Amino acid sequence: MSLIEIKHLWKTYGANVVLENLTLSIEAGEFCTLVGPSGCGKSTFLRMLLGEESPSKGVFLFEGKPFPKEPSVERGIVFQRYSLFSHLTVLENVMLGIELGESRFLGKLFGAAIKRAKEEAVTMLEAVGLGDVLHHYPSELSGGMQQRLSIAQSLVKKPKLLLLDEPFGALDPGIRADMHALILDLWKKNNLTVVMVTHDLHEGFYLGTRLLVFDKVRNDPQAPNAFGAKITYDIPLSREKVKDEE
Ligand SMILES: Nc1ncnc2c1ncn2[C@@H]1O[C@H](COP(=O)(O)OP(=O)(O)OP(=O)(O)O)[C@@H](O)[C@H]1O
Repeated sequence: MSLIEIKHLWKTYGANVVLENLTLSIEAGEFCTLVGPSGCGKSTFLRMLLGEESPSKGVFLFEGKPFPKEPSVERGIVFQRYSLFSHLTVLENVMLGIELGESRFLGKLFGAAIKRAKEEAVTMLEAVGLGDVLHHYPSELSGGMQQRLSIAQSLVKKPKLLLLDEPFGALDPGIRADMHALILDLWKKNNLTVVMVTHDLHEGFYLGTRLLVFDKVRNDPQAPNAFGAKITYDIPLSREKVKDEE
């Protein structure tokens, strides 16, 4: 069984057709990179995988069952802009992720659960290279460090599926290379399935085990919203080969 099974999926907003008749399956452990022109529906697709949006039509299955209609701990997301709490320390930001995941109603953990959450948060922060700044605030961190923190916040909930929406788009090229190494390492060590939107084709080829290209194949100048994007290329990649080239 595929982790994700999509058949004849459509997404429309009123008369605006965003995605048109997508059919694909994604196996556990894949690292899918997704590229396409601005406005073709890449973020909308990720938001559907997260559970923030539902498809207008079509089959949309996660582990063989209809996609949960709300975000859940099985699916984590990292955006280009950091979603951090400025009044909480690095450690507290990650612990809050655990608290909200485990204690949905109270949003608070007690006693032994706090101790365990703290240990898990520290381990995750060490894994992303932030073990030395546990008690710093986000404003004291560089952009790359803030993005490492966002990744830690998502991964500490142990999602099966990690969604990345241009996570490295705002970072300097040198920092991006470090982040590429980090995300590949985390992907392997945590047995993650990753779907990542990027505007950087080189990044898409370098990181992915599979590159998906979204594009509109039909265009009516009189009705620009009448047709949606489809998957125009679905390219299997050989990571080892691309890695050698970098
Ligand atoms: N909540 C919404 N309500 C109405 N229209 C929406 C909504 N969300 C997205 N859209 C429309 O869906 C289309 C696709 O938007 P989306 O952000 O998914 O594109 P994208 O490929 O991620 O673009 P970019 O690369 O610029 O980030 C756009 O026409 C947008 O206006």
